[in-house]
Amino acid sequence: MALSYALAVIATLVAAIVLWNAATLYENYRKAKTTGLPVKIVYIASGAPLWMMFAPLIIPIASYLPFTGSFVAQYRRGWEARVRCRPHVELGDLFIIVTPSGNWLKVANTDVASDILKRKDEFGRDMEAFKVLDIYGKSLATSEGPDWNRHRKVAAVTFTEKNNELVWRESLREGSQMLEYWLHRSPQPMRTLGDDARVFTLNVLAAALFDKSYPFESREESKLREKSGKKDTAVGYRDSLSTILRLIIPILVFGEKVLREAWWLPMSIKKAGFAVSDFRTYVTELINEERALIAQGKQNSPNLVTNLVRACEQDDDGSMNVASSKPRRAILTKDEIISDLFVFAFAGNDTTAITLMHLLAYVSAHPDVQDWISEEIQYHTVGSEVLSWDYDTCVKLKRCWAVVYETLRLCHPLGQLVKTTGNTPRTLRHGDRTFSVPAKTTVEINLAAIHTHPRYWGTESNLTWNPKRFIAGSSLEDETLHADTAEQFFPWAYGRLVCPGKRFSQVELVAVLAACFRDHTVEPVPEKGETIEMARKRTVRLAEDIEMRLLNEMRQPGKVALKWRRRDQP
Ligand code: HEM
Repeated sequence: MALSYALAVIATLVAAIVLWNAATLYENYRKAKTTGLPVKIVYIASGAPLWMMFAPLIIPIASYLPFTGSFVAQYRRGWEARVRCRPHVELGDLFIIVTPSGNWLKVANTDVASDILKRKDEFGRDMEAFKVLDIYGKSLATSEGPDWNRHRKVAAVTFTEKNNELVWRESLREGSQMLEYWLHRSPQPMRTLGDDARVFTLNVLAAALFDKSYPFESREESKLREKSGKKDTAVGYRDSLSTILRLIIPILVFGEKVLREAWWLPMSIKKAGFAVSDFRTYVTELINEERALIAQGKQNSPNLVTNLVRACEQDDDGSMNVASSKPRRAILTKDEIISDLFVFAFAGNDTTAITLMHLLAYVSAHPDVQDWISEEIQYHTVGSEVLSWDYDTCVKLKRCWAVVYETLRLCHPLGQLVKTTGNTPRTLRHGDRTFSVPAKTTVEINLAAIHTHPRYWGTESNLTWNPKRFIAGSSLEDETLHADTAEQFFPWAYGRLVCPGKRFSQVELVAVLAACFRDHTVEPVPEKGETIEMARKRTVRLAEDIEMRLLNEMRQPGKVALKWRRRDQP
């Protein structure tokens, strides 16, 4: 009796959910049709919380079942990034994805994209989606209007060329140590691309934030060190940051206080709460230290924390506001500074780590490109020690920049620039048509599609990784690099919303390429029965197989197996 009652309740609940979804799907379909744009129905929204939680379980199981190919292709999160321009070639520059939880306008037209980006107040950020970043309160990424202007003004003077110089030095050092690990300490072949890329970017980021150096240590090596009880207090800053970035979802769900106090949570989750307060304590100490130095008219070495504090204390004429008679200018509060520093770390770490994974996988499968960049690096560094290369070398390595651009063209960690119409319908013009986009429509500028669309990139090689397309000229002497921003190519966005860490990430990625490829070369390791050519093709497929977690990333970096050697050794 009790069982049949329970079954009836479950059946009623399921029926209610199905009916509710059918009703909202129909309503959203009706709204989408008013635009006159092509419509594509998707029964589960990629960003629906339940789907985000269960897709990683359901999709792998489904992929082993018969007749599920199109379901898996359509519902694996991040499918838009994986199929790149294809749906737009089929349906047009603009189309609407209709789901039970909302409508998504997909844009793969450069004029419409530019119009949307210019009308920042009409096509704003979806603040609900960014709430996850408010761990320390409002920040650059989660504020709007005058508040956003305040944060942005400070960010503009925080990411200085001096700081990029620090990023260059640190990336060369860290890159050399990572290479040393791959050559001598890692198990062979090396299969830890995903973990190693994240350790690399986290160490560089921590160095840029706090001006502290962290020797490259693989995840395995860190675990062994922790087990042996060798505590290193200097890694506290970096590790608290690492824990927060890894456990961002539990932090969002439970909040810092619950995480720290709940007896019922496992320690592996609870530690996120302690990491949040540790990071706050570290950064507060650094802020206080810097403020004390400013008051004494002294200067610490520049890093993102000191730059931010100074930017807040600086008057418009550039002088430091140290006179006690003047009111303190402090255009950001201490909490806002902490929050911005956290957001820099959040926005800067995985984006760069993911790009590095794709980049190394692609380069490993293209020995011709390795020779091409090695020739350039050797030309500009003529036998000198990697760590002695000055910052001016960075801009000379145009081929390495081209490798970074081409990788982002095909594999972008964001994939889309996401905006919303908010509570008001907005008009858009496409060609000679003007139409109204309903209120509460998510508008996605589809970078993955614009960066590969045959109209902008031709039909021959639009989907082929070829960094040489970004270089003009025929010899090292006269080569020029195309711009990092063009109508059909804007991986760091542009205009008022351009990524403040653009130069930071460019310098970091060029440095690691240069440190690894001047004297060394890498090759995918063939599986049983494979030729080297087959292994290269498989590695490219792995590089291009994207899945969305928080960002779009390589789905199976652990399947990339690489072997490094010195160029002068067989
Ligand atoms: C390959 C690496 C990177 C890529 C492809 C990238 C790309 C982007 C893009 C496209 C945006 C605009 C997003 C939008 O408008 O919706 C953005 C914003 C942002 N990026 Fe980056 N980024 C990278 C690295 C970094 C780094 C290293 C940092 C900092 C250390 C950083 C900090 C930020 C911040 C704080 C924002 C938000 C800016 C604002 O709200 O005004 N990014 N990034």
